[in-house]
Amino acid sequence: MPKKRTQAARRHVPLPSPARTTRTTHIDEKLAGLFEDVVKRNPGEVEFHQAVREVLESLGPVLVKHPEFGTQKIIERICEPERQIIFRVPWQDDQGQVQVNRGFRVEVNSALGPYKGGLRFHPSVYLGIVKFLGFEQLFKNALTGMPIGGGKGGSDFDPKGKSTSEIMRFCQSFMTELYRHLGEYTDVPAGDIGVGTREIGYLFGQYKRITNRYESGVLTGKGLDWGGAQARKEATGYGAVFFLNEMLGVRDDSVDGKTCVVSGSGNVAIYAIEKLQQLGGKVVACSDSAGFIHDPKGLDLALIKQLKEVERRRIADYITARPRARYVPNGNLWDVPCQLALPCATQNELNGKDAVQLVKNGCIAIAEGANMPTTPEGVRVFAEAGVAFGPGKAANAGGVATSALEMQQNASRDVWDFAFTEKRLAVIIKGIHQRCYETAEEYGAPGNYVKGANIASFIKVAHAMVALGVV
Ligand SMILES: NC(=O)C1=CN([C@@H]2O[C@H](COP(=O)(O)OP(=O)(O)OC[C@H]3O[C@@H](n4cnc5c(N)ncnc54)[C@H](O)[C@@H]3O)[C@@H](O)[C@H]2O)C=CC1
Ligand SMILES: O=C(O)CCC(=O)C(=O)O
Repeated sequence: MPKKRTQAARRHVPLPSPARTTRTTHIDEKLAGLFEDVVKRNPGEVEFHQAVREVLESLGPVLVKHPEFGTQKIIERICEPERQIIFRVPWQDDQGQVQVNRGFRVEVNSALGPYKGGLRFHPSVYLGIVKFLGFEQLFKNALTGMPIGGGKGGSDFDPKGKSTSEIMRFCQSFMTELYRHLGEYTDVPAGDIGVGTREIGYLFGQYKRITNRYESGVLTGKGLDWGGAQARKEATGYGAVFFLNEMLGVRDDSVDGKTCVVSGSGNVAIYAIEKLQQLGGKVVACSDSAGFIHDPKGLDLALIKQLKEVERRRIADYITARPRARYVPNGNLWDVPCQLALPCATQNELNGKDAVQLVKNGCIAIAEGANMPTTPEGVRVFAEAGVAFGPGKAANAGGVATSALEMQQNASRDVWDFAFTEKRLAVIIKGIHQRCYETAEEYGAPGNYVKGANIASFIKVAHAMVALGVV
């Protein structure tokens, strides 16, 4: 008897079309049922549902070609993380008050290598966010071609307004529990929102202290003086722009001379802006969670770096030094006209309405520096308008790929220079673009990088899982 569908499953998974064969109809129904089970088993985790649905929607033709993935229950296994760790993080604030946060690490899949993925410190963090990020990470990591599995972690701790000593005490407490699950061959975290080199330093220091091991490869995103890799800080933003330029290259176009808008003003955004400027783009707007700045003559990146990386201030302060610019509190950045747009802040920050506005304003390409920043409606609008669209799991894979290069240097006790590492990054991104592009063609969706990325990465993980047996 067919199972009763939940509302979410009925709303999101397309019903089989009458033109399809009996076999493909059967597969569509199977995928809809699998999605329904994910929703039931993970109630309320809407970001996780969204990420799963997007991948499942691409997989029909893969199951037709590879029935063994069905019999081996690859999708069911991938949708159930190998391990989900939730723990208490108690710490003392500067007033001596005891505070309690919640820590997470979701180890999604280790078929391709040790779990690999960042830690996010943000008050919005809960299990559903960590699971969506870990799920995306698995496929992203597979696309890089490097031997890394997928995982993600974090805490609902809010670093905003905390002193450096409070940040240190929090990181030490977080690692005091997490360390037992980590190791260079087991699970290797890195940074994400709210976690940069400073936090990785405190986490690494505590890991070293507890284990009495200088195990450089247990964390990436380290400082250059203590095992970090050149170009890791720049890699996610630079990589997103390399991917964008590859997509434009297919259309005999490039970044040069284009007006660009980048959301966020954190690690990914800053280095996306830097590479866009190096390639001749004019970046006129960026943002933080409080509002956006618009500087039609082009953003002053040195000023943004000083405000954000050194002084840790709000983007609003930009206009004090640059009165020619305007600051719009709580404004919609995507209303600013541009040809290239890079969402580099957070999930679901660009919706269907924003996408319509961007298309109307002449936007021709999007590269997602953030993870899942565009809603499904937004993705659909861009696809229908023929906008080149680079999904996060492909376009922002440069960060984790360079983390794998950092692990490689740590393992061989080697240190590479910036130019060499950046060249490696550019080659890796070119490969990812080609893999997505060719896979989309092969599976009948030319130019659709969403399908190309989902299918190519899923097949890689699935082959490894079949080879490793039912584990
Ligand atoms: N750091 C990395 O290497 C990688 C990061 N990512 C993704 O890139 C995005 C940005 O991460 P990072 O730059 O590392 O973090 P970050 O902490 O350095 O910067 C985050 C930026 O996003 C803004 N932001 C956060 N929440 C917001 C909200 N609700 N509305 C508007 N703006 C908001 C912040 O103000 C800040 O400018 C995230 O989606 C992350 O998962 C993806 C791949 C690698
Ligand atoms: O560098 C890493 O290990 C992970 C980076 C990350 O969290 C991401 O790609 O979203």
